[in-house]
Amino acid sequence: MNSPKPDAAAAPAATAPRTLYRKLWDSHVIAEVPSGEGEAESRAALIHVDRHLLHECSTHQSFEALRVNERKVHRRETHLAVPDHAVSTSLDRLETIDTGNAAGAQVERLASNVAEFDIPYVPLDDARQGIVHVMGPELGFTLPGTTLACGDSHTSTHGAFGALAFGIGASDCETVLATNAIVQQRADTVKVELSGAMGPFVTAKDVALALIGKYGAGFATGCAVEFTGEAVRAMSMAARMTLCNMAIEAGARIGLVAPDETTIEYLRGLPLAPSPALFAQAADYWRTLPSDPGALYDRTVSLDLDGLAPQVTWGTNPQDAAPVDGTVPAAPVEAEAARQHAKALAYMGLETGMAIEQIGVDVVFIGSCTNGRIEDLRAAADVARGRRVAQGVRALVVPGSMAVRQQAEAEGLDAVFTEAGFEWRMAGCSMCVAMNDDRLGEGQRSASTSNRNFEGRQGRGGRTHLMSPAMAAAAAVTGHVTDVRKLEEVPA
Ligand SMILES: CC(C)[C@H](C(=O)O)[C@@H](O)C(=O)O
Ligand code: SF4
Repeated sequence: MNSPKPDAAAAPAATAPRTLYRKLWDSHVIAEVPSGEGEAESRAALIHVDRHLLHECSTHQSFEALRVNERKVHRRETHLAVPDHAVSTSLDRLETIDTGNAAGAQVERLASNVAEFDIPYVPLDDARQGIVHVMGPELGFTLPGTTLACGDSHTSTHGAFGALAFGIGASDCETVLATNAIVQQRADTVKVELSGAMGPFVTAKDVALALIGKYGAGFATGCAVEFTGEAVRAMSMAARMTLCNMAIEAGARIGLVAPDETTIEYLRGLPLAPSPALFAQAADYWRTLPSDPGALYDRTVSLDLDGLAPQVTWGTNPQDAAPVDGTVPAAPVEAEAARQHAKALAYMGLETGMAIEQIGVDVVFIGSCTNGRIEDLRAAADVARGRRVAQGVRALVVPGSMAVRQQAEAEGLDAVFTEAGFEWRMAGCSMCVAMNDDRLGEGQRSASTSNRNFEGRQGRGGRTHLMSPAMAAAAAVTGHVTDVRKLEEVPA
C-alpha cells in the first residue's frame, strides 16, 4: 500500500498475532479517526478502497451527487459497473429492452452515467455480464488482500478470497468514486469453526442455513465473520462464496475465508488478476494473510457438519431453517418470538408439525449470487438429468453470469435442463429479488436457491423456501420439498 502508515501507537505490536480481518484492516488504514473527548477508543478510520463494483440499482444518486458537487472520479480503473438487478433474463432481452419502464430506464441511466464518468462498464450484451458478485470474482477483479466496496449488501461474497469486502450506501458510493477512501468502523470478529465433514448432497448453503438456524439471524450483527476448519479448506471457491454471501443473513458486515492454494489456483490466468510476471509475487503476499496462530477473535461459534442434513427454510427469515427430514417447529416460548412465529406461519400458509417434505411448490428458482455458479448448476443438472419437472411447476435456471451460462452450455447442462422442462435463461438477479420481470405471483410458493425469504421478497404475497441447488432441483421434479438424498436413481 502506498498510503501513509497508521499511527504507530494505535497499531498493534508487530509481533502480536493478528486475524485475517485485522491484517486487511491495518494495511488499508490511511488515518485513524480520533475519538471525541470522553469517548472510548475510536475504532473508526479512513480506509483505502482498492476496488469498487457498481450496479444499476444503487448508484444513480452517487453520480448525481458527483455532478452537483462538481467532483471527478479519482481513479477510473478501480471501478467496474454492470447491470444485473433490473435486467430481463428472457432470451430475447436485447431485442426487447424497454427504456420506457422503470427497470429499463435504470439500466439506461447506468449506461449513460458510466459513459459520462468514463468508468469501465460491462453492458448487457457483453459476454461477461452477470450479477456483480458472480462476475467480479470470475474476472479476477476480486483479489485477496484488497478492499472491495459495492452499494450492495451481499458484497461480503468477495470475502471468500480473503478480500475485505463490504456493502456501502448510495452516498458512500459517491465518496468512493471521488476519493477511493471511506470512513469505516473496525468491526468485531466472529470465528466460525466448522468441524466434521459434509455428507453427500450437503453443501455450503446448508451449512450457512444451519448456522443461522442455530445461532439466529442476528448472531453476527455488524461483525466480520471468518469461516474456518477443514471443511472450509476442502471447499471450492464457489462454496466459499456461498458461505460469505450468506454471512449477511447472520447480520454480519463482512464474511471471510483465508486465501490458500485453492484461491491462488482459481485466480491464476484470470483477465484482471496479476499478470504471469507478477503472479508469484502476489501469491506470496496472499499466503501471508491467513490469521496467525493464537490470533484473538471477539467471539467463536461452531457447527459440527457430521450428520448435517440438507436445510430448508419454512418461515420468513433465513434463521427459520429446518432439516429436510424434520417438521415445521412449534412456537417458541418467549412471547415476541411466538408472535413472529405465528405471523411467519400465517404468511407462509403452514402449520406447526407439518413435515417439511410435505410442502408443495409452484415455482423453482435456481440462480442468484448465492447459488448461480457453474458448480451450482452442475449439482442441479445432476438431479434434473433424465427426470421431468412435475406437472404444474414452473422451474427456472438463471445462470449467475453469461460466462456461467456459456460454460454450462459447453458442458451440455442447458440440454439437460430444457429436456427436463426447466427454462434456461440469461444472466441476472432474476427471481432473487422482485426488481425485474421474474417474480412470484400472490400466494405462489417457491423453492429458491437465493438468500432471502422475507415477505414479498420474490414478489408480493410470494412464499419463499430457501435451499441448495440440488434440493431445489429435487423439488422441481417431485413438485414438493424432497430430500434429494432419497430420490430413486434414474435408470440408465
Ligand atoms: C438492490 C440492492 C441494493 C440489494 C442489496 O443491497 O442487497 C439487493 O441486492 C438485495 O439482495 O437485496
Ligand atoms: S442475486 Fe439477489 S442477493 Fe444477489 S445481488 Fe442480486 S438481488 Fe442481491
